[in-house]
Amino acid sequence: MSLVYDSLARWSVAWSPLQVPALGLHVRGPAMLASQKDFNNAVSQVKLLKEDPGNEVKLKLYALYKQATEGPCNVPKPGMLDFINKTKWDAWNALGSLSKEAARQNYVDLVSRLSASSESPSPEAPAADRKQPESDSLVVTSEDGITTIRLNRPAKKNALTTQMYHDIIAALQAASKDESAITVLTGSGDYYCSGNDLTNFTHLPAGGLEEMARSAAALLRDFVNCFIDFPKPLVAVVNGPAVGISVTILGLFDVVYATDRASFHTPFSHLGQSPEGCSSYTFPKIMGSSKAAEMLLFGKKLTAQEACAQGLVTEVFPDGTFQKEVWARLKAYSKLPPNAMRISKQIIRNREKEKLHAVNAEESSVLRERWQSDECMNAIASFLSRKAKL
Ligand SMILES: CCCC/C=C/CC(=O)SCCNC(=O)CCNC(=O)[C@H](O)C(C)(C)COP(=O)(O)OP(=O)(O)OC[C@H]1O[C@@H](n2cnc3c(N)ncnc32)[C@H](O)[C@@H]1OP(=O)(O)O
Repeated sequence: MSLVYDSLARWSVAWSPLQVPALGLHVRGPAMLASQKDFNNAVSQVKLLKEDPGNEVKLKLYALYKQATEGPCNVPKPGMLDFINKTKWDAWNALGSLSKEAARQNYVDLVSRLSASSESPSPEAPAADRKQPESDSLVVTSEDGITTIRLNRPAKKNALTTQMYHDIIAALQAASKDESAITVLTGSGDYYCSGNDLTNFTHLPAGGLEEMARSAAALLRDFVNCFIDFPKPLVAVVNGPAVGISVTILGLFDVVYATDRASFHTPFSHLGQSPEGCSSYTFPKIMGSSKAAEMLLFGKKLTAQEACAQGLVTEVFPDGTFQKEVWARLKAYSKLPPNAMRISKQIIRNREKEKLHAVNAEESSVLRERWQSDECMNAIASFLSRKAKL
């Protein structure tokens, strides 16, 4: 095995994806997908990375580059003993029929995440030194091998402000590098989370509605990408009702524990919006297409027991003993060997990642349009004028 890894390291210097000549590409696809210019910039940016991203990531960059420039792999498979070329071929071939546009987008996303993490000042932020969120609406703690990210806006049912999305992204990035074994997302007070703060839509920038929708879609994509890529066991401790995006991203968690007081509600049609958090892909996979449609098209609210029966929730606990039982269990799990848990998660999740990134890009692109629609504007205006509640 080490022969393959050593050879790959040398291969990446000797024949990096960057040295494959760029082909003139025809740019098409929805506005949200990366343009040829974005792709070329990302290709140049890779050369400026301060840290070696490692063989696994280099292989992924190679595969995405080939898919983006040449399309699906249709060259003959190298022989068994040609380790290096066979490994490269396998990586490219694993992308299947992913479109050139989606591969280009995934390449751009990956490079942007690599650039961001190579710029982060401290690779291992212990809990005490962790950069704290910008506002009190998010509280991040690390104890007993568990990093807990707590939504802390109980008076507003933990609705997510724009600042909170940014703070959660930063908290997940820090948690992915800290010493904890498990990361938990939970809420303060009687709600888990009432979804996107609808007043986010009232802060119109100078560019108006169009600019607001563009930047919200970019933020949504970055936010969901962090959940797709999170490398350690990620657990949702659902302490009360959950709405909107706090429900849809549950499909990206490894385990979901819920109090029997919780409910799960995705009222997208009521709001003139459409699904996000990769739920258009994960929900049908988890619960079957017709149950998913009832939730995502008709906004059917599930009880905790129903969500558990449909596979969205792992286990439901009586509210009176919820916190005690769940935390005792998580403390025991956090003592398991962390590397084994990471590697097992990788095996379970990795083959889905490219697909999830493509779904996330598409959902964000569709929502960008929805947020500018009359249906959506009217629904939000109605909530803000207190005419409508879920
Ligand atoms: C950039 C990424 C964008 C990602 C997009 C995601 C899409 C979604 O998440 S869609 C889901 C959006 N959420 C909602 O539609 C929920 C709206 N809230 C309600 O319907 C109700 O507040 C409730 C059913 C959640 C709770 O009702 P309840 O009677 O128990 O409490 P309230 O008095 O209504 O709420 C207390 C307080 O909190 C404010 N609030 C609650 N949720 C939100 C919210 N999502 N956005 C803004 N504000 C919210 C509510 O207005 C009250 O505030 P005041 O005390 O100041 O009146």
